[in-house]
Amino acid sequence: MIWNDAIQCSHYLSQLAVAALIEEAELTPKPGLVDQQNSGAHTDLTLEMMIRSAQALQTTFANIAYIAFQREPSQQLREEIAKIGRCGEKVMFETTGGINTHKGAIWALGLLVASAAMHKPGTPSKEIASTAGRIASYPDRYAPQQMSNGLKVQQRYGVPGARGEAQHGFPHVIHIALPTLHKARQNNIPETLARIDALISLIAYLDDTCILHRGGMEALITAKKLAKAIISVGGVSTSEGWNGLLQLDQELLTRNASPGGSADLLAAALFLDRLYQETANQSNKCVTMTM
Ligand SMILES: CC(C)(COP(=O)(O)OP(=O)(O)OC[C@H]1O[C@@H](n2cnc3c(N)ncnc32)[C@H](O[C@H]2O[C@H](COP(=O)(O)OP(=O)(O)OP(=O)(O)O)[C@@H](O)[C@H]2O)[C@@H]1O)[C@@H](O)C(=O)NCCC(=O)NCCS
Ligand SMILES: Nc1ncnc2[nH]cnc12
Repeated sequence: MIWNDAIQCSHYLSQLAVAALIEEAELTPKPGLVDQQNSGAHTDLTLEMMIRSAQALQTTFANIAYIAFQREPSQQLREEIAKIGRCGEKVMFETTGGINTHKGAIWALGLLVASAAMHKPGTPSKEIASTAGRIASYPDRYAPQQMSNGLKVQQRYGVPGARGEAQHGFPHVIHIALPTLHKARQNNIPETLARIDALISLIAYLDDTCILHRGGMEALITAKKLAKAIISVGGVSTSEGWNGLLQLDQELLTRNASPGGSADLLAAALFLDRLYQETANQSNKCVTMTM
C-alpha cells in the first residue's frame, strides 16, 4: 500500500500496528506470556483482553501518524506525540479495567508509526527505527513525575529500559529480532516457529525491565541463558530447542517473571517487517510502471 495523503497513511499504518499487536498476542507458544494456550505469568491478563486492548489503540496510532505525516523530528512533534500516547494509555486502561496490557507497545509502536509517517513508503526499517530514536531523544517536558516499574529497575540495575531502547533506534529490533526472523524464513522454517525464534532472540539479549521488576537480576540472567541455549542448538524448530522453550517457560512461571518488553519488541519487528515487505514491493512496482 502506498499512501498519497495523511488520511490514507494514518489508516494504513494504524491498521498495521494493531495487526502486529494481535499477531504477537496470538503467537503460540510463548514463554511466560499470554498466548492462545494460557496467560503465562499473568494472572490478570487474557488473550481476549490483549486483543481488545490492541483494537482500542487503532485511533491512537492513527492520530500519531496523522500529525507526524511528512514532518521532521522536533521538540514540538515529540510533545504532540507524547500527548496522544498518554491518551492512548488512558484508552488502554479504560478498555482493560485498569490492567497494563500494552504500555510498552504504545511507546515503541507509537514512535515507529510516527517515524514511518514521516518517511516515504519503502524506507528501510533501520532508517525508520533511527528516526523514531531521534524523536524519542527529545525530552518529554510534560511527562508526569511518576515512579514506574521500569524506572525503579533502571535506577536499581542501571539498564536502559524502554526509553533507552527507543532512543538508540531500537537496536534489538533491527540487529537481533529482524535478522533472526529473516534467517529462519530463508531456512524454510515455518512462519510461527520463525517468529518464536525472533522472540527467543530478544529474550536472549534484551534487559527486559518487566522480567527484572518481577524476578530480579537472577531471573533475567536465567532467562537470557536459557534463551541463548535454544539459539545455540538451532532454534525452536529443533527438538532440543523445543525442549529448551518448554524449560524457559517453566523457569519464567516458577519465578512469576514475564518477558513483556521482548513481546512488545517482537510486535515492533512484525510491524517493520510487514511495512517494508508491502511498501518496498509497491514502490518497486510503481518505479517499473513509470519507467
Ligand atoms: C517510556 C515509557 C515506556 C515509560 O517507560 P518506563 O520504563 O518508565 O515505564 P514502565 O511502566 O515500566 O513501562 C515500560 C514498558 O516497556 C516494556 N519494556 C520493558 N523493558 C523493555 C526494553 N528493554 N525495551 C523496550 N521495552 C521494554 C515493558 O512493557 C511490557 O510489559 C508491560 C507490563 O509491565 P509492568 O507494568 O511492569 O507489568 P507487571 O509486571 O504486570 O506489573 P505489576 O502488575 O507487577 O505492577 C506490558 O505493558 C508490556 O507492554 C515495560 O513495562 C512510556 O510509557 C512513556 O514515557 N510514555 C509517555 C507517552 C509518550 O511519550 N509516548 C510517545 C510514543 S506514543
Ligand atoms: N503476549 C503478552 N503477554 C503478556 N504481556 C505482554 N505484553 C505485550 N505482549 C504481551
